[in-house]
Amino acid sequence: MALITIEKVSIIRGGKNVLTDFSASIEPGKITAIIGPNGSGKSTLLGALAGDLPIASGVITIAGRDLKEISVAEQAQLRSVVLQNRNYWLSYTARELIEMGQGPAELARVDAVMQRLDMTRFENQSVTTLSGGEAQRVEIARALILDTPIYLLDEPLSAQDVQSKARIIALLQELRDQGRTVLVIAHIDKSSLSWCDQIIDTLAQ
Ligand SMILES: Nc1ncnc2c1ncn2[C@@H]1O[C@H](COP(=O)(O)OP(=O)(O)OP(=O)(O)O)[C@@H](O)[C@H]1O
Repeated sequence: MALITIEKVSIIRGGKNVLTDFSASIEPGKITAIIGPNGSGKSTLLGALAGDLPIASGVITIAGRDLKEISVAEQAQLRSVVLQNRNYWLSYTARELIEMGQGPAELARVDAVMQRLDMTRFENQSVTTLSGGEAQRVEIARALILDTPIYLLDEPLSAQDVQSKARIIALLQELRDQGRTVLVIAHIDKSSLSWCDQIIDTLAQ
């Protein structure tokens, strides 16, 4: 049975129909990629799945429950989200930002996740001075220290070099192998998504 269902969902942004009657099912315990060209509504859909953007019509369900009925606190227990936006303006270090607001269980995972993402070199550097790829890894680490059944990531490989891509893919596959559901947005071609189990094309309907 699908863990996440998107049923005839339409989303309007800035007065424009961004998604119209879009439907898809996301299987549990798999890595699913949502693909499509620029502007086809991938990030918008992720925002809706994360409960951050309202839908104009249709229904999104998670584990059989209408997303609209799931409280913000419950959603935080259900999913971790990596967005593309990384406009840091406060001069925290990478480690400080990753650890911010976290409890003992999450803090206990920080060292391992930072090591796996090859972040120790810049852990004490201000996030305002990080490169695009380093800052993206900070956001990925912030999500991966959380223990949730679902991970939603908006183009997590977009700023990464070949080695970092492989590291992130390995971590996402481990989450999948532990039974977590991973959803990534990509606008690369299907041939480079062999590490994903399911591909949903926003243009295919
Ligand atoms: N805040 C906003 N207000 C109005 N329109 C928006 C807003 N954000 C996005 N849009 C529009 O919604 C459409 C879908 O944008 P979205 O970012 O979801 O596409 P995408 O498929 O993720 O694109 P990309 O591959 O370029 O990241 C675009 O036409 C965009 O101009």
